[in-house]
Amino acid sequence: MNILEGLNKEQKEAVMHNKGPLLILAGAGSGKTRVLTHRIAYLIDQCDVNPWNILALTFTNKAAKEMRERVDRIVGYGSENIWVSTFHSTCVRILRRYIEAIGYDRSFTIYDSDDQKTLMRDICKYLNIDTKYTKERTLLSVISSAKDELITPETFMKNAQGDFNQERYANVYMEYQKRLKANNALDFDDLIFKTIELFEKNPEILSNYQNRFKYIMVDEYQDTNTAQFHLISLLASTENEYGEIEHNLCVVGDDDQSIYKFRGANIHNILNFEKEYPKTRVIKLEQNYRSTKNILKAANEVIKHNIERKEKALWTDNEEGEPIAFTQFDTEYAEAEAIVNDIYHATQEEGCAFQDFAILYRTNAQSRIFEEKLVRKNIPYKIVGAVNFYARKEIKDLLAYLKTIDNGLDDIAVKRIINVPRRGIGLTTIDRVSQYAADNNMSFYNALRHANSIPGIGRSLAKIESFVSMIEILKGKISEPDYSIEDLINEIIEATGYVAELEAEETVEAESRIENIEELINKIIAFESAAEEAPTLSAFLEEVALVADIDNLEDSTNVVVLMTLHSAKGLEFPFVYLCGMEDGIFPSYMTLTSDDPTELEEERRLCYVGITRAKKKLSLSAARQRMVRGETNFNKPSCFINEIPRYLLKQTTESLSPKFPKNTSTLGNKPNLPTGRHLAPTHDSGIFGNHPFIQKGFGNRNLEPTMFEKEKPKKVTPTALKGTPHYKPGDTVYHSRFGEGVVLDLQPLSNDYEVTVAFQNSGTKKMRSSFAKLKTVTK
Ligand SMILES: Nc1ncnc2c1ncn2[C@@H]1O[C@H](COP(=O)(O)OP(=O)(O)OP(=O)(O)O)[C@@H](O)[C@H]1O
Ligand SMILES: [Mg+2]
Repeated sequence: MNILEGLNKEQKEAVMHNKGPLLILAGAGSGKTRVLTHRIAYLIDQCDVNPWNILALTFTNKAAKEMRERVDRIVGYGSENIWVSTFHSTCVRILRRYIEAIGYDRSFTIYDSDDQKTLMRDICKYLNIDTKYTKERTLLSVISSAKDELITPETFMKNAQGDFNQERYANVYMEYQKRLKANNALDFDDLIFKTIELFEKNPEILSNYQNRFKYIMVDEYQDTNTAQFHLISLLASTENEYGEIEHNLCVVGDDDQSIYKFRGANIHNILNFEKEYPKTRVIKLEQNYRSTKNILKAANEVIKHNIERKEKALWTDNEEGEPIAFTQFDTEYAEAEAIVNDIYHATQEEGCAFQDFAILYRTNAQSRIFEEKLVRKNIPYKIVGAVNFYARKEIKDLLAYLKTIDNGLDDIAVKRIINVPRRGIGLTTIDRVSQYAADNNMSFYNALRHANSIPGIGRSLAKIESFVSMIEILKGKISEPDYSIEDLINEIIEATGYVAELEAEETVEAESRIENIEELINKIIAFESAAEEAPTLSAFLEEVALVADIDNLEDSTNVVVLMTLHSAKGLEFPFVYLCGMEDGIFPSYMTLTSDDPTELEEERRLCYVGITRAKKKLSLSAARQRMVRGETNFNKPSCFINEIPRYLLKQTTESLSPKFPKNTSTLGNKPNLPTGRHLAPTHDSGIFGNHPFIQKGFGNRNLEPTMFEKEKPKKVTPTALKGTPHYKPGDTVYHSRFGEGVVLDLQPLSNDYEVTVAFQNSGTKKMRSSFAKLKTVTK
């Protein structure tokens, strides 16, 4: 195979560049990854480079695996000697060999986040830090950021002088490192940090690797952090046969796709590469091979709105392609239903493969509805970068509570939550209870109820009794006629402090777990309002089990892929659905209300990543009404939609109102409009904002209403109403998240009130009054 065949002029130049630093800075789909793999082949085949001397670094295991496959395909014999791996696994390999040089044993353990938390809990106890006020996770994230910036505990301490809080963090950091060392353990950040330490303290080991990795290549370079950059620059200083230092370092990236600032990625690594290596050869790739003209134009138009970027001129020779579909659905259920139907139709009737489709969203919690619809249609799917919704820890925990309250017969469920959140019931106690249950032929929960007869339970008895009494109280409540499953889940959350604990962590991961829990509450509300008869907890658990226990062919490759936009980086699919294109979802609510304009720029880069994953067809969608945190939100289409010129967009509409003709688009699909003419920037005046159509489906297929969407007249039983709200239409109220607003309407529900509030800065929202916790504002 001719390695240079099928490459354009610039790509060839990059592939043939075989000495000195090389920066390939190029937009999405321009062949950066392809150049990297071809360059590896070229070095081996044409420049007699030993495969052993090549290191190719990527970010995710999936990317490493894909690159490995591509390299194997073109290199063939000897390719197994090339190191293709992620930063972290590269470091593990190096440390397993040499870590003794910095005083650890080679059999070191790698701590995962649970181990870290356990360790931190002990440290807090030891240092008298009250974890009610300073959470373990907060401390861990301070340490993690310090490590990303290569700040040692000693330097941290020096910098902290005089600042009480910082000094406290420094002490914790010191103690944390001391204990990791004592346990012969490294955390994830240490893998890079300690490799650097190893190299800096042992020049001979470094030089060994410098001579080994004569050629280093880094994909997705825009997302490296300071520590990773330092590691690369240490390695990439090979001495050649004339005693000169060579930096055979080739990095490829796209500043427009930098999306990990929140994890310490340093965009300056790409922007300053030329300063660091003055002899850098810079090659720009401008031809996109991935997408149709329409998709690429949309991507270019959106990213143009960012100020902080290097201007690029990305073009494509590919066909014009279909217009980009934008559909605003009635609800998030209608959105998911239409997308899944679309995929079903295309795979059943048009001969497409499941793997041709990707569904992308902003947050992991959004996968839930898609999973349910896909399971129902028997479409195999896989979630990349996360586990299936019902397999997520927080969801399993809360479902285990529900199961325990429902009947307590599921021992696994009870054992799962007996000490979650921690209530000091240890493994020995659990073993004793299990033994007692076995001896007496009763369930584990029943044994807990008889804990006072179990020998050797000692101090745990009080803890067990308080757990049992909490469960019993909730059991009593759920059997009351007007107590809903929604009430129950909220009470579980309240009584256990489950969400409060996550909230206090203040980490991205905890935030995502909270979103998943909120999504579970949404599911419960949807279930209850769709139920024909009085919805029971058992029926709810039964319905969930149908989706939760599904074996969705994880191993197969021919599956529909679901993932967050972050996980989609570097990948491509013929058909991409970018859903939840709503202000408040994407861009996120936090971004919209942030004072920092760079946050919106980061979200826009994420949008650019999403759009540019599509090869043939991109379908954007939004729901005009979506349940978020148990509240019905009326979201406007995302501001990013407005940044796509309207002539590129098409929407098929099916009017529900007889006043309007069918199949007419309010967006207009007007090819004559001059390029670059945008929709009005403000949503209120924008055409998308308030048009009277409700679109259904990407085509004109009819949708069967599912159990979720069936409208059910709400029973109103005034006696069961929770405390009547202290506000009425016209009052000004305050909401902790949305700020000030005016009450527009107040309607009784079966056991609550629905309040509609027009918020000054967050639009109009319908909420359950018990959930909204509004305060009246006296003017
Ligand atoms: N010269 C070329 N001729 C034909 N196809 C090409 C060429 N260069 C790249 N491609 C194809 O274009 C697609 C995008 O390439 P690649 O994934 O390498 O782009 P990228 O720049 O790494 O994209 P991203 O920024 O999303 O990571 C791939 O399917 C690749 O095979
Ligand atoms: Mg790539």
